[in-house]
Parts: sequence; structure tokens; C-alpha cells
Amino acid sequence: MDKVLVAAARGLHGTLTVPGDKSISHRSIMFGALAKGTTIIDHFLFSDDCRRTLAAFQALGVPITVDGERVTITGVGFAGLKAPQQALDLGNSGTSTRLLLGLFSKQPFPIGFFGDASLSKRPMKRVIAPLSQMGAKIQATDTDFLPLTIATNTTLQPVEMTIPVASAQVKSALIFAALQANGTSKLTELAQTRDHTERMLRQFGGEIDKNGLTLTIKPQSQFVAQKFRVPGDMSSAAFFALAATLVPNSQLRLAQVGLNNTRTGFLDVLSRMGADFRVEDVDSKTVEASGDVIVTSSKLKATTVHGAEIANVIDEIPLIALAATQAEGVTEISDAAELRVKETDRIETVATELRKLGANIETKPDGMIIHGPTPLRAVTSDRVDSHGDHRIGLMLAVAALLSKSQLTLTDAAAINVSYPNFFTDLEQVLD
Ligand SMILES: O=C(O)C1=C[C@@H](OP(=O)(O)O)[C@@H](O)[C@H](O)C1
Ligand SMILES: C=C(OP(=O)(O)O)C(=O)O
Repeated sequence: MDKVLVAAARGLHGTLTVPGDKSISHRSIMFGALAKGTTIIDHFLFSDDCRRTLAAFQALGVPITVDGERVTITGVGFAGLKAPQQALDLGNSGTSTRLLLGLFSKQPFPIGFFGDASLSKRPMKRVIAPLSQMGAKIQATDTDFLPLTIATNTTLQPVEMTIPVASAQVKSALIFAALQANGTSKLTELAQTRDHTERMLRQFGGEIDKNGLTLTIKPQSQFVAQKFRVPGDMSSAAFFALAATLVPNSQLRLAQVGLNNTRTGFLDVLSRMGADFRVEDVDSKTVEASGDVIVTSSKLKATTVHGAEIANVIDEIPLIALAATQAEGVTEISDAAELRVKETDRIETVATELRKLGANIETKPDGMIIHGPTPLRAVTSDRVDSHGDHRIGLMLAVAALLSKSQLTLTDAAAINVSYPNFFTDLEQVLD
């Protein structure tokens, strides 16, 4: 599907409530299915990825109903899941695949997973190897890729390990397996990654200890159903925060955005770049803090992004690259080789697409060097391409707001993976 992108004639104004957090939405279905009782989730993200997790649990016999943005789940526990009739189609969703590998690793029936072409190229050994060490039996294509089958298993041994990749998905898969192991596990992270699984585990009445970067998890299966609202997704709010920064004469309030400090790195980067925003009406009494982010347009300057901060901005790096094309000076992003194994190789797809618009970007194995500012306009093509990657498509839609030429986005439907209503939300705030 092609989409003609709009340029901003005037600023972005008003208030926008961005869709629910993708990571939290996935996990809310998982814990809801494991808990005793009825879990009610409001402001659930109905995007392609989160629907995959929802459908996976329905296929394993979990009663789940949907009413608007509300999802109601009748929990069945680890022991109440039923053999699915067919292999699970996890579409484009890395989070569903990796977390469910851990969650389903001890079921008394085999479960097959497959996904789309992009998901089928993403590495799964990072989860399969430590799960196999615990005793899980997973047969993957070339030992690393979908399609795969989790074989019937009856025991999982506890582990003590340093997780070799700084990945919340790998950590979460191992937490779900550790809950079902016959002993206490200790997992150490290389860097702090998003901690939604740990928070939600406690919210549902479970126990997990944290000491520095080490988590201690005892076997447990008694979880208690909860009712809560999913905060807005910082990674989705980020598109509008940057748009309001870069389009002159903007002032935009992004309401009830998740402010979990393992997810707010993008705001830190914007702040270092000189962006003008403030955070108001913070609610930090809930398990996942949220608040309003009010952004006013401003000029940006270059920054560097590397090291432990990378995990906190991993999904926002395409946007940071776009910000850097408009910033005064040279921005360097390093230690981000992980971007090469996302929905696309996001180092190459960002550079390829933004260069079409005149950006000056050098790629490195682990990041990018961006020389700014460069005006954006169709230099080599007026057609930009999402490459089937939602974050690339959404970043290009923000780039188009600044472009002096009319741009068309190829494969615009990719945005449905995380932000199906992006273009209607954009219309609402664009003057
Ligand atoms: O745990 C999660 O919900 C996610 C973790 C991140 O992936 P990695 O943990 O693989 O880096 C992120 O890129 C993804 O969008 C969602
Ligand atoms: C990498 C992402 O998601 P996933 O790994 O769940 O496909 C993302 O949303 O940018």
C-alpha cells in the first residue's frame, strides 16, 4: 500500500493520547492468562503485534474478550493451557515469539511457531540456547530461526547466568521459564533493559528480587488477576514529540505517556539536543508511571548516544537519526549493532531512506554518524520505503512533515504493527 505523506504547513497543536504501550500490552495478556481470576486491561494496544499474542493465548484455550480498547482475560494458569490445533502465526512480532518461547517451554504438548518473512530472519538462538540449557527442547530452522517447534517437556532446571545480549525479550523469556523451573534461578543483565516483566510479575502477586543487574526468581505459579490501564507508548509518543520539536510554531501535549525510567531515554537524548519540553501531571503511584509530555518547537544540536543508554532508546534510534539530520553538528550513535537484527537492518534502512532526502549519514557496524543540519527534500527519489518496518515507515512520515517535496511512502501498511492510527492521530494535531 502506498501512502502520500503530508508536509506540515503550520505547527502541531492540541492534545493527543497516544496508543497503549506495546511491550506492556503483550505482557498484560501473558500474565492475565497465567493468573487466577479475571484480568481487565484498558487502553490495550490493538496493533498487529499485540493481536498475535492475544490470538496465541486464544489458540491455547484462554477465554479472552475484546470490547473497544478493553480486553478481559479469564486466567487458566500454566497448567490450564491447552494444545493448539495448529502452529501459531506470530506475524512480525519478535516480542511475542521470544517471550512465548520461555512461557510455553514446559507445556505437555508440542507447539509450532511461524512468522512473516522478516520475523523468520530474526535470531532466536539467543533465547533458544539458554532455554535449552534449562532443559527446554526447541527445534528451530538452522537452530536459530522460525519456523520452530517447542517439543513436549516435563522439567526445567534453574540457571545462574549472565544474559549474553542486553535484551528485555531474552530476559523476559528466561523469567517465564525460571518461574517453571525446579529451583531458584539468577539472571544478570549486561545493561538495564526495560523492566515491564519484572514490574508486572510483582503486580500480579509474584516475587522477583533485584540486586543491581541481577534478578533472583523462585519457581511460582500463583498469580492474581488485575485491572489496570496500559499507559501510552513512549516509543509511539516519540514520533509526535520529535515532530512537534522540528515543525516550527508547534505546541503539543502528549497525554498519559508511560514514564518508566527504562523507557525514557529518548527524552534524555532530546533534552541533550536542546529540545524544549516539560513533563506534567505525573502519576507515579501506579506500577508503571505515566504523565503528560508538552513539547514546543525548538532548534536542536548534535549529541552522542552509546553504551548503556542504547537499550533505553533501542526502538527510537531511527528517530534520533532523523533528529540528528536537523541538528547543528555531528551526532554519533555507537554500540547499537542490535539494530541490524530488528524488523530490518535499521542502520541500513535509516541511512538508505534518509539519504534519499539529502541527509548526510555514514553507517558503522554498530551505529551511524550524522552530519547536520541538512534540509529534507526529494534528492534522489520522492518515494520513500518502510521496507516493511513499522518504525522506519513512521519515522519517514515525520521526515515528510519537514520535507520541501511531496513524498510517497511504499508499504505504508507496515505501521499497523505498532501504531495503526498514526495517520488519523496526525491529522488531529496538524493545523
Ligand atoms: O521486551 C520488549 O517488549 C521489547 C524489547 C526490545 O527488544 P530487545 O529486547 O530484543 O532488544 C524492543 O526492541 C522491542 O520493541 C520490545
Ligand atoms: C523491535 C520491535 O519489536 P519486536 O522485536 O517485538 O518485533 C519494535 O517494535 O521496534
